[in-house]
Amino acid sequence: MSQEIWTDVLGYVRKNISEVEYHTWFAPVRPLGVQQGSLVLGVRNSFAQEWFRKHYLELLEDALRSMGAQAPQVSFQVLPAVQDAMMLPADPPPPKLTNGRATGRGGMPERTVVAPFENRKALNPKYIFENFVVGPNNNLAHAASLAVAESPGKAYNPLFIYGDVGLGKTHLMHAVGHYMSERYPDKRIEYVSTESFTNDLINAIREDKMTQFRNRYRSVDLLLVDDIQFLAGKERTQEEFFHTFNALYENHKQIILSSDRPPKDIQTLEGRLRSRFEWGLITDIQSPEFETRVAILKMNAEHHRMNIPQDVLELIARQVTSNIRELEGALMRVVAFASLNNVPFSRPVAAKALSNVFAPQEVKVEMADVLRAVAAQYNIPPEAIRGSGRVREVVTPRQVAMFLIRELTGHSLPEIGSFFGRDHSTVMHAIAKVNDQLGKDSEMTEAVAFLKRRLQGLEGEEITS
Ligand SMILES: Nc1ncnc2c1ncn2[C@@H]1O[C@H](COP(=O)(O)OP(=O)(O)OP(=O)(O)O)[C@@H](O)[C@H]1O
Repeated sequence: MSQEIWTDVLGYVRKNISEVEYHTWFAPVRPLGVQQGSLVLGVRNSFAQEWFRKHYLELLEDALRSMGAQAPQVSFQVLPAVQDAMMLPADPPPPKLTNGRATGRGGMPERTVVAPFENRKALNPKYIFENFVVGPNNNLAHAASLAVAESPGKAYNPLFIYGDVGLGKTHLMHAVGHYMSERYPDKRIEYVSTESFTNDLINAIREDKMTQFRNRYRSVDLLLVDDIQFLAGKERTQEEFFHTFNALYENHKQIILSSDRPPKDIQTLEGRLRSRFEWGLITDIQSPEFETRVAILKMNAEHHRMNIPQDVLELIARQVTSNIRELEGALMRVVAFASLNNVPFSRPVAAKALSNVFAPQEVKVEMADVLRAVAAQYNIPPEAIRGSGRVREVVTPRQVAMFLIRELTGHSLPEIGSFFGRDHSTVMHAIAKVNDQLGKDSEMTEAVAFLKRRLQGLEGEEITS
């Protein structure tokens, strides 16, 4: 998680200092985690530590503030010398190619095939079938991709996937690439954006390397071309792509194309190319519906080993309704916000975290929110609070929970009573008891104040813990 926060911080920092400063000081820093709301950064030596404290602390705090941290804190740790060599630069170097395979950061395999051309893009290791949530919006595109991965060049050729921005087209294309390269490690796979294809072509023409260019694109077993709509209006590129297409197609090599619109809607696309794009299967991806969005968020949270309550995921899924990249961004924002402010996940916290980016949502506090927050505060299971136990360790939290529910929700005494399996007079007694203790019992006073802040999404108050 700290890596995601750090990436956002770096994005902010980079806009505010020179490139030289950035590379000298920030590129070698390693995020070590978030401890009690403080972002801990690993630096090379004590000189760097001092330098950061003197010159960049404010900038770092501003960056965290821009991400929603109410009282941003940054601390530094000097990394042991041996770790120096292992420190990852902020910008990863291009993957190294060995025998047509690339090894990415942290030993994660990134598959790229055929050396030694420039401009080669690795497949994203995250974009595999296992990480793709299938819903009614994308099941046809998913099934077609799987069919193509299992029988490349035979099932549907070409496979043409279209849909709006950030809905998973690239993910599916890469998934086919991963699947194929796992099964057939010797197959050559090329993933390229239309823009890179165009640039490669321009360079090849300029440097008189058309033979290499043609060899490169016509010798692959699987060609994945992203954003093919950008062929529009580029006559020379269309001409070259037409021949590439034919060469691959005749040799039963698989072609997958993605676009933001179907072939018939791509203006100024030559008729012969358009008709070829329509030879195989055209499938679309629509915006995901609510359940699919929640499932995607859940998978992402599990991926980062974060336990986020279902109702918080649902709140995020209600905020972002179309672009999945934005949906993932919203989740990361909530996680960063909660960890930087050192508060547990709750709906009000999520609403607050997203309020700068999306239209603020009115979040009604529910009884279950209060119960969960009180349970976390007193470190006992929610069932115990609602149970029949009469020891002080559960009675006090139960009374606090009843008090807060009465204060923060619109529920009546009998409703609160039935939530706890008790009658309204017990609730009344509990509320009177807490009222009596407030101001006298400092531990309870603090707990109630803290819980109120947390449940109301930190509104207008400083985080002190
Ligand atoms: N069904 C899904 N399950 C899980 N993650 C998904 C799904 N669909 C998309 N994503 C994730 O959403 C993000 C955006 O997806 P992707 O880049 O494939 O979109 P795209 O349609 O190619 O967008 P663009 O048009 O901008 O290239 C990625 O992180 C991807 O992993």
